[in-house]
Amino acid sequence: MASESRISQVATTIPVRNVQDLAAYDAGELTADALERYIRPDIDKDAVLYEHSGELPVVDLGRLNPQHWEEEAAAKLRYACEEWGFFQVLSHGVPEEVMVNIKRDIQEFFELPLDVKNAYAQTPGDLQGYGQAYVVSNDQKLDWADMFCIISQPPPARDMKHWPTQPLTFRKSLEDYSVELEKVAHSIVTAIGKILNIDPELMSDKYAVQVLRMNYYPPCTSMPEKVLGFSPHSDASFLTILSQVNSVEGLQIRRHGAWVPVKPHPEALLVNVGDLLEIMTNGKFKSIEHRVMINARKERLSVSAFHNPKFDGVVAPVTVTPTEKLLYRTVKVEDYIKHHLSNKLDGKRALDHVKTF
Ligand SMILES: O=C(O)CCC(=O)C(=O)O
Ligand SMILES: [Fe+2]
Repeated sequence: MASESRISQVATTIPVRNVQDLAAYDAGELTADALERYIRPDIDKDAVLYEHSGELPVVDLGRLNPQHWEEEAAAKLRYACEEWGFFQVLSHGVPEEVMVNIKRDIQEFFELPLDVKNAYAQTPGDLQGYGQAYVVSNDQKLDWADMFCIISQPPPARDMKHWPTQPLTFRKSLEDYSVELEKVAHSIVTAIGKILNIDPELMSDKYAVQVLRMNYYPPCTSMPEKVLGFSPHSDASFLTILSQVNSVEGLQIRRHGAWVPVKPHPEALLVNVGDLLEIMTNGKFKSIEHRVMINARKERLSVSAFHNPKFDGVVAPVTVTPTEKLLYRTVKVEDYIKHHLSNKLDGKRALDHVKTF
């Protein structure tokens, strides 16, 4: 594929820079030269189906707890995971205050001077193998985005040593958000286990590690329609919970060969099936490709919470009928994540690699 060779070529030969800085520096006069490496010739290859945005399934988590289980809601969750791989979750139980605080602090963090943010950077691999802490641009270096990651595990393993201390309330808001999202992940994974009749023991270690990635997509004044905030990819995670930090949209998901823009309900969390959950469900639940478009005038901010098994764990496909054919090999989480990071963001290549056919 022409775009593939172009990506590896560009990625290895041009040094990375912080795009927030680039956008601010060149505001109003971003030349074609400055933008060259971000231009995506293939961006318009597939149609964008705005008319389908309203169909993104909505799952009411309040109707999927063991005390209050409604079959209708369970059927909706199953449909969302099988047919869309992406859905919105309402009644998720995260207090409004926790949402307000994390959004405010992420916004303030990205407003800090670049050298202050860089001081929180860690070398690749520090996040127990899960990726870099502060990435000036994402790993493929072609995306119009800056990212900052932290890793969080439930106590006593939680280690906040590398978490930023600016703004002053950031550690607290990150911890509160992390704890709340752990609970949401637990509820969703438990409901999925029940729906698929999978032994809860098998599910329980699949979301032991949480990686929070904060994404900042600066406005692109020149040729925004030719630049991507985030290349098409599926997440290597088990389950991802995504939240828009401000109201600027841009996320699009792959559906029937086209792109469907996501317009989240203001109170909803967005949830997507990750590659490892697709593997575990032997392909029944779909880890869907998605990408982010950027805006000419407004910055977009979002925060992704990747819920993953421990790095030294394995994920094996679970079959529910004796005749069901195994579609995936058992994967070592470490190998899978490393493989995903090395091929990064080029469609579903990592997942294709572990198929049995
Ligand atoms: O910003 C977004 O909406 C998407 C981010 C994303 O796909 C990711 O962090 O994996
Ligand atoms: Fe993603």
